Amino acid sequence: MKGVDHLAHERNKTEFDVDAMKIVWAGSRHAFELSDRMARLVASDPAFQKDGRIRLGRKELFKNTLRKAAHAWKRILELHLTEEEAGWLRNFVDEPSFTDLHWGMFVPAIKGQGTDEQQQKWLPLAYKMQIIGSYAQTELGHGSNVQGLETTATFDPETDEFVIHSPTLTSSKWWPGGLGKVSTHAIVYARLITNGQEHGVHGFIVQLRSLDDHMPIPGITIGDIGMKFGNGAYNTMDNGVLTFDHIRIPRNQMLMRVLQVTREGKCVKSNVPRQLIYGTMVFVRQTIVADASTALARAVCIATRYSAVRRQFGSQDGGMETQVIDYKTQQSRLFPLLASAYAFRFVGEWLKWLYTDVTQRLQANDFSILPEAHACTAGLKSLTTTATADAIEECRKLCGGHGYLCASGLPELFAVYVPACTYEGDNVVLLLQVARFLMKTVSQLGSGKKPVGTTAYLGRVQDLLQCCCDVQTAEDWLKPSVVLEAFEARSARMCVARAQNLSKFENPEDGFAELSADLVEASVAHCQLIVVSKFIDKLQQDIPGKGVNRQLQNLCYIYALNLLHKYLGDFLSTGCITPKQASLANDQLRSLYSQIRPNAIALVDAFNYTDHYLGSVLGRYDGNVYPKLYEEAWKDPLNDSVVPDGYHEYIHPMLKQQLRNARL
Ligand SMILES: CCCCCCCC/C=C\CCC/C=C/C(=O)SCCNC(=O)CCNC(=O)[C@H](O)C(C)(C)COP(=O)(O)OP(=O)(O)OC[C@H]1O[C@@H](n2cnc3c(N)ncnc32)[C@H](O)[C@@H]1OP(=O)(O)O
Ligand SMILES: Cc1cc2nc3c(=O)[nH]c(=O)nc-3n(C[C@H](O)[C@H](O)[C@H](O)COP(=O)(O)OP(=O)(O)OC[C@H]3O[C@@H](n4cnc5c(N)ncnc54)[C@H](O)[C@@H]3O)c2cc1C
Repeated sequence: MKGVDHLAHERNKTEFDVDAMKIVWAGSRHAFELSDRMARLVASDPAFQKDGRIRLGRKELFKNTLRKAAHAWKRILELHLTEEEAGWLRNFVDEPSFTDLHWGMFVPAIKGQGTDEQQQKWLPLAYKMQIIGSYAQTELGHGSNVQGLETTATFDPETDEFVIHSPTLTSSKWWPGGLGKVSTHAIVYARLITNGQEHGVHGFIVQLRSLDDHMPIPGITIGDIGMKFGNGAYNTMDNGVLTFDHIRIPRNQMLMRVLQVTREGKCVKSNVPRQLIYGTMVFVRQTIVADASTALARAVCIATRYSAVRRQFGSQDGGMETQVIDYKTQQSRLFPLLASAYAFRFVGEWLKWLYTDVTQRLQANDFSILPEAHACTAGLKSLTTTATADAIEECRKLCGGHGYLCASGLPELFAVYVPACTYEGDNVVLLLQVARFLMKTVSQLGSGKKPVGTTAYLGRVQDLLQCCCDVQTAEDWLKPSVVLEAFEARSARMCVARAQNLSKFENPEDGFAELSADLVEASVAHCQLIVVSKFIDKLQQDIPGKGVNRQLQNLCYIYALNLLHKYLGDFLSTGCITPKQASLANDQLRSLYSQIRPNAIALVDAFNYTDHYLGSVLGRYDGNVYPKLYEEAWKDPLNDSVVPDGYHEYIHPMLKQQLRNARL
């Protein structure tokens, strides 16, 4: 049987309406139609082809990215695409570039932290790409510790300007994307100094390069920080280094929604909390959660299709060997990742809703849910990116040797994805923020303050500390209330135990530092609970399409029960479940794998990825893996000649030498 036939046969086994699932995955019919149209537009345009990208040298690679970004912009204008359509188009071009920072951080920073006048001045320029912006926060010496940044912005009342300066080597801006070679402007984060007094870190709009000849403004030193992990991958991005030598900017280029500096250099606080200065990070972390499901789904799509095509062992009487997807070990590694892709999709959808809600409340001067929005975006960004990076690597292993070939698409996907665990906040640093939020919530329980939102369960802490899981059969694990209670009890018990340990320290900060590894575990438990509960919420919605809800239920329980299995130590040590109940959960998990098996290919088809976007010979829609892999190998430049360059210099003399030695 040819690869082509393998997948056709697989698709015939499907027990649900794939088109309906495509809409669930996309979020709505509108989102599906729009993303589908943009994916096809990009895939059919030769200017966006990705072949051979990993073989390009840095300069060629970078220029190629500039070409694609310019072509994308041209198409956006020609076709009068909406902002939403343009975002999808850039997404399917599938190449990190300066435009990510421009649209993803520079524009949102002005929107979130700029006054109305600042928005009116700068946004039209940015929307027309008459200026290109970056987000310059991190420095050589400090990234996580934002309040430790060293760049200064000193107000000069004589000229009504700020003087932006890099006082030390470690104050050099380091990492901002798009900065190295492209951006004309940046939001630069610096310590505000007026009348000799410091007022914390704030954002400033600074022009970096001439809009005529692209040369740096005198006093600015700027360049690329060098090659990063992997071929191709994130090297399409010009992450930059930037220093200022007393650069002057007008006073009205400080983003002043949180704090205004008057003509006299007086600081006037608005009613907006200081934390709004960190608002752009909250926005981007929320988009990163949605992106995690996309990246994870790509890897899972490749590994699932290839697992159905690939056969090893089990052949009897010269018959066909077993499809590797039928091995229980393969299923127990692959299907939880498939379930995670769906889980992250739905939690990402919910987080987007939460972010929109927070934004509306902020506009109405209601800042009450900002701490929760921060904790949720930080925690879920950390949880989903860590899981996705690990999952891409697991998918590579699931594809055996061929997964290691660049033609599988997985090495590049891993290299491009893995920095998500670091950018927008190192994942451990972010979990520590969640821990602070959780410990604060627990400490306020006694005062009668009722926790709301994602921590509402902590309001039932007394019940959760005592509850006993009443699972008696494997089927009992298919009750949403049972699963939810087990996850709530585990998280509540971990939080309370950490809070009790913290209270033994005289100085809470010392305690927090000493117990930080334990605290991070409590944050993970809390974030996993959020993902499970949002998946369960999704199942309660009226989801049309034959068999769709059933598949989603199976995926939801796979996600939850696999976590229960993986973190069994937590569940057992906190007494949430018994070893017998854990064993029943495992029995149920195996049964769920069998139920998902015939639908696996259709569940990844529902992601609706084009072959162009997947960029993988192993993950091709038609399953025609071997002939294409063979074809691909011959495209390698090493195969341009039969006898390699270097033969005459290095191989031939060696062989001759051996011959001479042999004769002696
Ligand atoms: C349309 C297209 C879309 C495309 C989207 C593309 C996206 C692009 C994707 C990828 C490109 C990669 C680009 C990468 C960019 C970057 O990496 S930018 C740099 C990001 N840097 C960080 O994330 C730094 C991490 N550090 C921090 O966030 C903070 O410094 C800190 C760790 C939170 C510590 O802050 P601080 O020193 O102030 O410490 P605390 O005392 O702990 O906090 C004080 C109080 O503030 C609250 N807080 C902290 N952060 C926030 C926040 N973000 N929002 C709201 N509130 C916050 C904290 O809870 C404390 O509150 P409390 O006093 O009540 O306890
Ligand atoms: C590809 C990429 C793109 C980026 N793009 C941008 C950009 O566009 N703009 C921008 O401004 N920045 C950007 N960054 C920088 C990024 O935001 C920072 O690297 C990130 O916030 C982590 O900070 P750091 O490098 O200072 O790590 P560090 O804080 O130095 O982390 C090093 C180690 O120390 C640990 N650690 C640090 N603090 C603590 C603590 N309090 N408790 C326990 N452990 C701790 C961390 O967990 C980590 O293991 C980018 C980075 C990358 C990799």
